[in-house]
Amino acid sequence: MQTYPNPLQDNPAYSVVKQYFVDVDDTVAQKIVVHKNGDRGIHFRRAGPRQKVYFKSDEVHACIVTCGGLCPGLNTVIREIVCGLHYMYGVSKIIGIDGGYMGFYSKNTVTLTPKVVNDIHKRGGTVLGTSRGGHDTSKIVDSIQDRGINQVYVIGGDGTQKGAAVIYEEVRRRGLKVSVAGIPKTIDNDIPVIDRSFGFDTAVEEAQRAINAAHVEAESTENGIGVVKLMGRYSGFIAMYATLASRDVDCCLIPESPFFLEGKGGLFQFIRKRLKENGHMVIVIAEGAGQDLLTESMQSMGQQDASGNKQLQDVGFWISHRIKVHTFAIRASRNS
Ligand SMILES: Nc1ncnc2c1ncn2[C@@H]1O[C@H](COP(=O)(O)OP(=O)(O)O)[C@@H](O)[C@H]1O
Ligand SMILES: O=P(O)(O)OC[C@H]1O[C@](O)(COP(=O)(O)O)[C@@H](O)[C@@H]1O
Repeated sequence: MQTYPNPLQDNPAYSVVKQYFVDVDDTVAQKIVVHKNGDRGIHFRRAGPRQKVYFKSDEVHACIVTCGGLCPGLNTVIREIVCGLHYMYGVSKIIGIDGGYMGFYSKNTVTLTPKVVNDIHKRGGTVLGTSRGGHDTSKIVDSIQDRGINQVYVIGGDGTQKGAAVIYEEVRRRGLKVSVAGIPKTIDNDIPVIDRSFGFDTAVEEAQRAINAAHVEAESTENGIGVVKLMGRYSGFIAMYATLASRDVDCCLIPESPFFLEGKGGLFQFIRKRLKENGHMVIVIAEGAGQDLLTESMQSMGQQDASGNKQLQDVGFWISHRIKVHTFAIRASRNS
């Protein structure tokens, strides 16, 4: 494939720092610790600018799409792609796809320039809109082909990245010169190979406000219990980091660590102990924790969202109800 010198080589801000460019053979190991006689494990290609690029600046027609769930920082990422392409790589044709994957074939596009995206990082959500479902590979690639797009920047979670992989396969099957770049988005920070996913810190910071409020309420009442449900379908990082940062949380329940309610070592026993010691308590629960404990009648068996993700029951409502029933029963038995 034909290559061209990276335009950054002529940019004094980058060219003076010789190590700025990434060697094409550089890799990043998935596992830091390996055994002397073990295999080297999986290695990923190292990200970063290369000495050579595959597109001439004036030949690039880029598009950006955001799909799936929201996450703080989406607009910042859109802004960085637009400004990076424009100022660093001299690209002038960049469009935004409106409303996720289905926007490729059912909606209009928006022209993106540094001026258009100048202030978007100060806003929440995604200026491009997002959606679940609607991944029609052949319609999407038809649209890419018809519009003459040759760089596709896809920002989204695991579902979105599966969609991007399918687009790439179809592009390849049709023999098109189109790059598909997946930018991982997860508010949960559950991608082991990266240090921190964008939006995670903001989520942890925002969670503090809910925890503080719950703590104030709990402290104001005799035997007050504050329950805070936080995001985290399959991962408890937000709940755990928010708990560690807060210092007001007595108990943190996460999907990775099963728990039970009744009996020795159960949650109710711990609640009784903390109330006796301290007169109030705060419980943080990630939305995916304890799903196995919810009764059959509460299970939304087989219910899925438009992308096929399983819909969870409201564990916050359930646990509050169970705690109320339990504490009511204790009070009733004391009074009888
Ligand atoms: N296996 C898949 N193949 C193709 N497209 C998919 C797949 N899974 C999800 N998608 C598409 O990716 C988009 C986002 O997926 P979703 O699961 O809703 O969010 P997230 O990317 O945040 O996990 C949706 O438009 C959905 O149709
Ligand atoms: O209410 P929704 O839209 O289904 O999304 C909520 C859930 O999405 C998740 O954040 C996962 O989404 P991402 O990893 O794609 O950001 C869960 O952990 C969270 O609880």
